[in-house]
Amino acid sequence: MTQPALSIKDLDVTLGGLPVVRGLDLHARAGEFVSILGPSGSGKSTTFGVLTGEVSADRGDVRITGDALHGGRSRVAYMPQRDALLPWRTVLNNLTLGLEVRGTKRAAAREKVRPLLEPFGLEGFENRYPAQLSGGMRQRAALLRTVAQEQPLLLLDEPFGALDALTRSQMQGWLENMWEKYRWTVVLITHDVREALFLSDRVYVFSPRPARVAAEIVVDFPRPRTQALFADPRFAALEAELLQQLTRA
Ligand SMILES: Nc1ncnc2c1ncn2[C@@H]1O[C@H](COP(=O)(O)OP(=O)(O)OP(=O)(O)O)[C@@H](O)[C@H]1O
Repeated sequence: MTQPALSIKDLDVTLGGLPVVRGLDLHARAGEFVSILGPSGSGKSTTFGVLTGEVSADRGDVRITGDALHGGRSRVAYMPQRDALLPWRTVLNNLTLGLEVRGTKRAAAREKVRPLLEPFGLEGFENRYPAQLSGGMRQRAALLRTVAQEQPLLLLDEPFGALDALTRSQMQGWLENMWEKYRWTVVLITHDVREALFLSDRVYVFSPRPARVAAEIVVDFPRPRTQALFADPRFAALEAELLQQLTRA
């Protein structure tokens, strides 16, 4: 049987004496799009911190494609909530950064990211600086840098949280298309119930701190998904159910 891309079992994390995660179990299968919804401060980013190695767990079994997380090179590619691009580096030099940090020479890293410029809508913008890009383009650049690392697991922490409503909705449609094309294994943190339902195969609802899974919802709308899905009564029903789970949590 194939190993899940991510498996977390019975995870506990304490920060500054505060129980932040308790008995958390979750998984993502290879090629699956999974979202985490939860109240603010519930421990979502802390859970990502364990996966990136920034946060130490008290206990728990965490595996990426079957291998325990310990030391060595990280096997997750992480897109943080904010400040993802370095303002003093050109777009191209930002895009190669993730690979460079992992030890790839800049020239080789450039060869890796170039084919992604067109699908990510960044062709012709390589020599600009982040401040010269629109908000949506900056987020696409941050995502390109993340996926270019070709790791078995992509962690996206509220990638569209700071965007205006129209750009956000365009980016959700674009990401759905890109996921269809590349089938990355994604775990997405979001506060947006509709975003989670539109993009995901499954949604986990976290309890308030300390985080554990309060509900798990399978989202089996056919793909490709378009904005028309928002008008589907089954979408509205699932949205209502998720909101109820969140309120109950
Ligand atoms: N280093 C720390 N020491 C003590 N407490 C911390 C530390 N880091 C985070 N916390 C607390 O842990 C809790 C969980 O934080 P976390 O950032 O994981 O929540 P979150 O669910 O990602 O929140 P948000 O949705 O607002 O981003 C918060 O209450 C936070 O104050």
